[in-house]
Amino acid sequence: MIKVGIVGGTGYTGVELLRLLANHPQAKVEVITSRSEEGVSVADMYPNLRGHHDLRFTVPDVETLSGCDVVFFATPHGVAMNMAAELVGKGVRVIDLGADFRIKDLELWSQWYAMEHTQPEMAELAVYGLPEVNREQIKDAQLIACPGCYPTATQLAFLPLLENTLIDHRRLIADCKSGVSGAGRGAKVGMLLCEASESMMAYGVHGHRHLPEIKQGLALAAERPVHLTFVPHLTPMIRGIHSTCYGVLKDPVDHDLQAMFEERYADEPFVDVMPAGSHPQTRSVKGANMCRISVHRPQGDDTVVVLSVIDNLVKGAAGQAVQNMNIMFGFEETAGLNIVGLMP
Ligand SMILES: NC(=O)C1=CN([C@@H]2O[C@H](COP(=O)(O)OP(=O)(O)OC[C@H]3O[C@@H](n4cnc5c(N)ncnc54)[C@H](OP(=O)(O)O)[C@@H]3O)[C@@H](O)[C@H]2O)C=CC1
Ligand SMILES: CC(=O)N[C@@H](CCC(=O)OP(=O)(O)O)C(=O)O
Repeated sequence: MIKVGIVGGTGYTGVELLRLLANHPQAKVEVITSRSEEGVSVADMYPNLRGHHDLRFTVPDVETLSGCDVVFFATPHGVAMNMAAELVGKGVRVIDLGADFRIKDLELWSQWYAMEHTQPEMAELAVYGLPEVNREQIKDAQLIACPGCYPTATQLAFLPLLENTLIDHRRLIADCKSGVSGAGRGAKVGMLLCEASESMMAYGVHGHRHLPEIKQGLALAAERPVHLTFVPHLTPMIRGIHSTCYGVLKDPVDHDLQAMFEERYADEPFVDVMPAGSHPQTRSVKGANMCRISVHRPQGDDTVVVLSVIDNLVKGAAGQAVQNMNIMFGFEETAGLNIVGLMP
């Protein structure tokens, strides 16, 4: 049984880690931190965890956390950056759910995150934790940068098309919708029920911090820089990302896109390529570590449309983080993650 620490245990991804790890056969949460809830019992704050975790929040402290085998950071960007080096130096493996180590070009990172990156060596060491691309490097990684939620859904949609150089890398569009929990537990007034329900809006049209992350991943798949228009939207649901991705075929002959997607993800436990003509629903992945994808070529035209859905808190955050932990420690990749989505 490995010992797990979680920094940022009161937030949405922190509590989701607790939910998933409650059923993990080889991992036990030993340390959970919160600066604002020090001393409070986890089960008192989150009654869904009663009977599953006998833990109290403590303040984050490297000394205490260094008794763990692995530490998850479920914290805003800038937090993991300041503690990861010390922990890794003490032999603790670190999985950051935030964005501190996702982008390799640190000048670009600083532009988008409006702060200086203080740990270039750690950024260099970090492995981008998208198992469908980096499984081999994840096995030996000391530090994992878990992908963002929009980047997970969008990269998984575009990868087969770009890896096979089927679409024009200069004309990619990702039209994405997120549930409100994507903004975290400390969300501002725009996320209140009265503000966010019965309405939908785009945001970040001129630039969202996930744009450089998605472009970095797609450029590696295409083996050249890509041009992407990425427009996120806020939708009145609690969980879920729906990413509608458009690519233009270079050569509009008859391609068996369905077979290509099925083959690309045949061995992936957490990507489900749906039958031709399907329209995946976000609720089919609610609570599950799953990305459901369908590929379309409307009217036989030269535009390919890929629909990709995930739960932002699971395959988009905590589930993917546990999947990474499983790969790092040589556990079954599906351990603790065999969860069927909630319907309705
Ligand atoms: N919500 C989502 O769908 C997704 C989120 N992520 C990323 O995961 C991370 C966590 O997100 P989420 O759970 O939504 O965030 P929340 O705002 O819900 O929670 C943040 C947590 O971090 C703790 N925290 C805040 N500041 C610090 C600090 N300086 N030092 C230590 N702990 C701190 C908070 O507790 P306290 O203040 O009491 O210490 C709280 O427990 C973020 O980087 C987010 O961008 C990634 C993918 C999806
Ligand atoms: C709805 C909403 O506000 N979503 C968040 C992104 C989700 C997220 O948590 O960002 P990371 O994956 O980078 O951590 C946003 O647009 O900023």
